[in-house]
Amino acid sequence: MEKIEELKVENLSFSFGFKEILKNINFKLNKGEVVSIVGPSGGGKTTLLHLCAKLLTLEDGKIRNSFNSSSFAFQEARLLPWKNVIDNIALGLRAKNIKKENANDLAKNIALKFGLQIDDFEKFPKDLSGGMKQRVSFARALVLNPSVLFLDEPFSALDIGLKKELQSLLIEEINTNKLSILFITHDLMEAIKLSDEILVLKAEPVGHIVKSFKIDTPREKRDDSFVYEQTAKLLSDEYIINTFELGFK
Ligand SMILES: Nc1ncnc2c1ncn2[C@@H]1O[C@H](COP(=O)(O)OP(=O)(O)OP(=O)(O)O)[C@@H](O)[C@H]1O
Repeated sequence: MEKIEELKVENLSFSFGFKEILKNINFKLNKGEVVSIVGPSGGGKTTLLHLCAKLLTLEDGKIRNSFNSSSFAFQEARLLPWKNVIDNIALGLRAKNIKKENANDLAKNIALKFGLQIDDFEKFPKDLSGGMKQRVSFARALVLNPSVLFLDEPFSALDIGLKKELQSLLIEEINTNKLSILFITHDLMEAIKLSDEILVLKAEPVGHIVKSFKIDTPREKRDDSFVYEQTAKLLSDEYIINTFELGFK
């Protein structure tokens, strides 16, 4: 029997010292699906992602992660400045003891897929534009062929063309490899474009999920007008207005 891969969060609460950050969080991420967590700045989204990715230690509640492997991409690319493009991408492969030559071949293939040029391969991060660094960061995360990807606002500093290109590559990974994604953003349009479920995290008085929206329309059919329509619909939802404090005071 095939093992079920999923991430299940139950009754999670978390504090930094005496400051309560998250209270009673529950959700589930299934294989091949995207769950996004949206909410205003400071609501605890990054903290929740870090807990799910085991970058922080859980205090209260349960996180059951049965995905076979995971990787990450963040808002900043976080590349190693002393390594060139290919060595940065191959980092995780080398950590898994894959031979340098094989790791470099895999890294080169995925670099090309992510829109980097052969001329860029030997460059160091200081000589890359912000967009190129983010391409490297995505390539580094996906070269490992992870079952689940944790994303913390990876598109927020990108121009609209690159944003769309990277989103399409992710959609391809979801469709062909059943990649699962837990995704944090404060951009509703991005969330609508990619997600099966959007969880709205409200900061006050303590970070908690106030509402969940499911989107059944296949990702390939979510063109710009679908995304605009759905965004307009969400923006008129009282929970969204309340959570993002969009109402006039
Ligand atoms: N290491 C830490 N020690 C103490 N407090 C922290 C720490 N990291 C975050 N916080 C606090 O936890 C709260 C939630 O922060 P978090 O970064 O998770 O929010 P966020 O929703 O991701 O915000 P943003 O969208 O701005 O990144 C904030 O009040 C922040 O000041």
